[in-house]
Parts: sequence; C-alpha cells; structure tokens
Amino acid sequence: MSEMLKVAVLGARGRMGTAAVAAIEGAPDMELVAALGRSDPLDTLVEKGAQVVVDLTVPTSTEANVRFAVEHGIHAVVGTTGWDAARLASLEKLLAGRPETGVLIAPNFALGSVLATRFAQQAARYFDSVEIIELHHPRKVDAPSGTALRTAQLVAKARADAGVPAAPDATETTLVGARGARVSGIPVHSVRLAGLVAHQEVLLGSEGEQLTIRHDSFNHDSFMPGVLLGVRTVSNRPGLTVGLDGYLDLEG
Ligand SMILES: NC(=O)c1ccc[n+]([C@@H]2O[C@H](COP(=O)([O-])OP(=O)(O)OC[C@H]3O[C@@H](n4cnc5c(N)ncnc54)[C@H](O)[C@@H]3O)[C@@H](O)[C@H]2O)c1
Ligand SMILES: O=C(O)C1=N[C@H](C(=O)O)CCC1
Repeated sequence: MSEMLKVAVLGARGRMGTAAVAAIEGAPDMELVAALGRSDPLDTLVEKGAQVVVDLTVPTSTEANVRFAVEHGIHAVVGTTGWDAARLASLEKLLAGRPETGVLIAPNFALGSVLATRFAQQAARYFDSVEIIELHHPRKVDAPSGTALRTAQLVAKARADAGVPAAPDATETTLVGARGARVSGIPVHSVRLAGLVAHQEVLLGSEGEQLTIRHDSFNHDSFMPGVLLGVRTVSNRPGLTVGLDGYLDLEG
C-alpha cells in the first residue's frame, strides 16, 4: 500500500478550514497531521512532517505562511485571497531557489467556477460589452472577490488578444462607485448579502442579445473536491501554478 500524504491546514477553524479538515480526514490517501489557527506556531508544520500545507487564512497572513512552507520544502495549496502581481512575482523568485517545491494559488476551488471563468474567457471576444457581478456572504473580508479579479483579468486579456476594447462605456457617473470598480478595464460589482455563500455572474452583451454565465456555490463542501485535487497534484507540479484550471484538462 502506498504511504499516506501528510497534510496540514492553516486557518483550520475558519469556514473553509473546517470543511477542509473534514475533507482531508475523510480522504483515504491523506493523513491530517496539523490543524492550525491564528496563534499556533508555523514550526508545527515541520515538527509534524507536513508534506503539503493548505492555506485558508486571511489576505494579511497568507504570504508569510506560504513563504515559510516553501522555505521548508513543504508544498502549498492556497485558497486565500490577496495574491496580487507583486506577491506572485516575489513568490516566483523564492520558488526559483526551491525548484522541487510546488505552490497552487487557486482563487476558486469549485469546479463549476473554474469552468465558468473558462467559458467567460472563450466568450469574451464575441460581445460588445462585458461586466462582472460577484455576490458573497457579508462576513467576507475582501472586495472584489479573488475569483472576480482573476475572471476580469482573463476576460480582459482575451479581448485584448482579439483586438476588442475592454468595455466601451460613455456613461458620465454622478456618484463615485456607481459603475463598480474597473479591473483591467472590466467593470466589477460586489454584492454582500446575508444568506449568500459565493456566486458570480459574467454578463456579456451585444445588440439584441445577452449571455449570462453564472456560477453558485451553495455551501463550502462545493470547494472540497478542488482542494483535494490540489493536495494530490501539487507535489508533481513544481513551481507556481495560478488557478485550478492549471491542474485540469480543459482542452477539447
Ligand atoms: N479558493 C476558494 O475556493 C475559496 C473559497 C472560499 C473562501 N476562500 C478564501 O479563503 C480565505 C478564508 O475564507 P473563510 O471564509 O474560511 O474565512 P474565515 O474568516 O472563516 O477563516 C479564516 C481563518 O483563518 C484564521 N487565521 C488568520 N490568520 C491565520 C494564521 N496566520 N494562521 C492560521 N490561521 C489564521 C482565522 O482565525 C480564521 O479562523 C479567504 O481569503 C477567502 O476569500 C477561497
Ligand atoms: O467566501 C469567500 O470568501 C470566497 N472567496 C473566494 C474569492 O474571493 O473569490 C472564492 C469564493 C468564496
């Protein structure tokens, strides 16, 4: 029988962390060796022999956590938001000195969300206008969501590659924020509403028609197959991967 994969969770008592601990404990090929909260020392990861760490903490903690893991040769699967271009570049530099270590930064672990973003990328060039609405629970600490940021960046790139303007708009706003925030030129609108979990709509419009690409996560279990896929794959993908689509075969 092959050996169990030793996995640790950071942010283990949060919404995502609680679900991840249960998913890892239920996985026949994994052993949960540490479930750490905000005040637990990161040295525990080394003491417990973690091979993969799953970071589900907060944007202010995640970078230090991942750098610690990489410096100690521990692969990292990261769901936490806050990984801007500067942080990613700095992490890539660190990984260059640890070429055997893998890090997955996944803005969204839900398979349907990954597919919705891919479909939006594919559709982006064919419509005059595109806007994104992301809708989440009110305890979410950041806006816009990491998923919306990534979707907007990929949609904008697809449009730029095809020579299509990001989002033509001649509106003169009389109130700051009325047209949402611009991410790579794409308008992004954030809704925070009691009762919601994690939802996103990409609206694409042309004269006389609209395509809406919508994804809904109704609970945190929806993210767990993606977390487990990340944990099982990360050691075979050295270096930095951004987006779970990097671990999926979405061509064809
Ligand atoms: N990638 C995805 O699919 C996905 C899905 C849901 C949420 N998220 C993201 O994951 C993150 C966590 O979301 P949540 O809803 O579980 O938040 P949460 O507030 O419920 O949980 C975060 C937990 O992290 C703990 N924490 C903070 N700093 C820590 C540290 N240094 N070490 C260990 N624990 C620490 C907090 O005490 C808290 O228990 C957010 O950035 C969120 O946007 C990603
Ligand atoms: O609940 C959250 O917080 C979520 N965060 C991620 C994001 O910001 O995109 C993924 C969806 C849920």
